[in-house]
Amino acid sequence: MEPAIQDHYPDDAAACYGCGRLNDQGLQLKTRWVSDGSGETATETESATETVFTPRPEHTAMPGFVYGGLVASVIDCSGTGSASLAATRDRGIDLVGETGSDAVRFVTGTLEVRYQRPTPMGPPLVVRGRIAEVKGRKVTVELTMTANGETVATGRVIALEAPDTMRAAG
Ligand SMILES: CCCCCCCCCCCCCCCC(=O)SCCNC(=O)CCNC(=O)[C@H](O)C(C)(C)COP(=O)(O)OP(=O)(O)OC[C@H]1O[C@@H](n2cnc3c(N)ncnc32)[C@H](O)[C@@H]1OP(=O)(O)O
Repeated sequence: MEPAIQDHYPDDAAACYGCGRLNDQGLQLKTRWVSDGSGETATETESATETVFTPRPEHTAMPGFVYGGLVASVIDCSGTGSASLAATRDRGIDLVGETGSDAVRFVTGTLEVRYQRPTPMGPPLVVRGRIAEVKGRKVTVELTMTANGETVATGRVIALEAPDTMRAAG
């Protein structure tokens, strides 16, 4: 399995509620490449990222359905994680081992979410990310969330490389 980018964020950039590995109360989302573009079928030749999260009872909107803010959070950090994967790869940085501090860290500039149908509580939510554009310090990611194989939400994240000013605020 490919390494999760969040396991390679520097310690001082790993406290995020959504994806920080050092946030015990957070979601601890993990995002990784699921195809390196070297496959032979149509789906294998396009690099994609994947983030999987199973909501807990406290993430309920109404009985049986997931809270939309949680859906947005999962798409958000799937987007920044995907941007980080793309920039890290583009700069020729190999993620070595299970953990490290070699990832380029991104924050959310813009988050768009379209809720396509109610998200059922129970099954894992699977988010696939596609890198739409890399432009300097800005990466645009398009994302699709499925549950039980059905699309429940789509989104777009414009991620910007984390400014050093956020380090001071942390
Ligand atoms: C190893 C290092 C550690 C460092 C240590 C840091 C700690 C890192 C903790 C991380 C934690 C993460 C957490 C995860 C996800 C959150 O939750 S992040 C929290 C929510 N997001 C924020 O608070 C971000 C607040 N906004 C900002 O800080 C700044 O506006 C930004 C986003 C960094 C951009 O500022 P900037 O770098 O000065 O951007 P700027 O040079 O003006 O523009 C560059 C390009 O981006 C575009 N752009 C600028 N802002 C936006 C925007 N909001 N939307 C879309 N496009 C934009 C511009 O149009 C421009 O595009 P082009 O003309 O090149 O095509």
